[in-house]
Amino acid sequence: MHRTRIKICGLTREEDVAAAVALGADAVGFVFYPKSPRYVTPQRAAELIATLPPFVTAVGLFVNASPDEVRAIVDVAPVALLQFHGDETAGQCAEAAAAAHRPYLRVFRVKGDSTGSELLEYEALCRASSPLCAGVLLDTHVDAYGGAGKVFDWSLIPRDLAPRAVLSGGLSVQNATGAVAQVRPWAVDVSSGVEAAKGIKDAGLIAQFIAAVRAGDATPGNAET
Ligand SMILES: O=C(O)c1ccccc1NCC(=O)[C@H](O)[C@H](O)COP(=O)(O)O
Repeated sequence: MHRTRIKICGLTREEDVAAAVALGADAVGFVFYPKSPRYVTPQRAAELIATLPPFVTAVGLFVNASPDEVRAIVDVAPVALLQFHGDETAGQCAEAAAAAHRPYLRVFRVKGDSTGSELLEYEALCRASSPLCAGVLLDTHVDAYGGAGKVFDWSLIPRDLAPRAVLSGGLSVQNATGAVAQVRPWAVDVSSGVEAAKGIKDAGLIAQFIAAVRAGDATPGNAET
């Protein structure tokens, strides 16, 4: 049975990192976009990353950062995976990832008129652009670039993309079971849905969210992948 991987994003405190790890998160995200209320400096992220045990992936989030900026941040905060959340082209993502010597996720911010074929083309271009491309994260298009707690129409996600994709955007304790059962993504990503306030995570909500994802994994139709 496929176990949906889980990323908890926008962490700023040791206690929240510890709770996410203890509750079984597979990855934790640190936002290097200064306009975000969840922004952490590279030095602060390094402190938080130092608390991680093996096999929990630290993800660094960037919005329209240059290759030199990404490299400089990763030199201080040793994230294992990059996530490009801005208006970066496929080539710019590839260049920044090469500068930092890290794999990356390219984010497709889904609009109301987005189509399944666009998602497939976007992923194909990312993978064609670099061997460092680890795939796409599907989020809802918002002016703030991310972290808005808004869902998009999951029905547009092509069935042959879902098993490689990270589903994000407005996931919560209330909708995670249904999202996993409907989409069967490789992984899910959440920020707002497990917060007491922006950047302040709620361990109880993290526990409930992970349980809801596991309930989705247990629903009929989750074949061995
Ligand atoms: O979290 C932010 O504040 C943020 C700001 C700017 C760009 C990306 C940001 N977060 C990226 C993430 O991966 C979030 O987890 C994702 O957008 C989902 O957020 P939410 O809908 O709040 O669960």
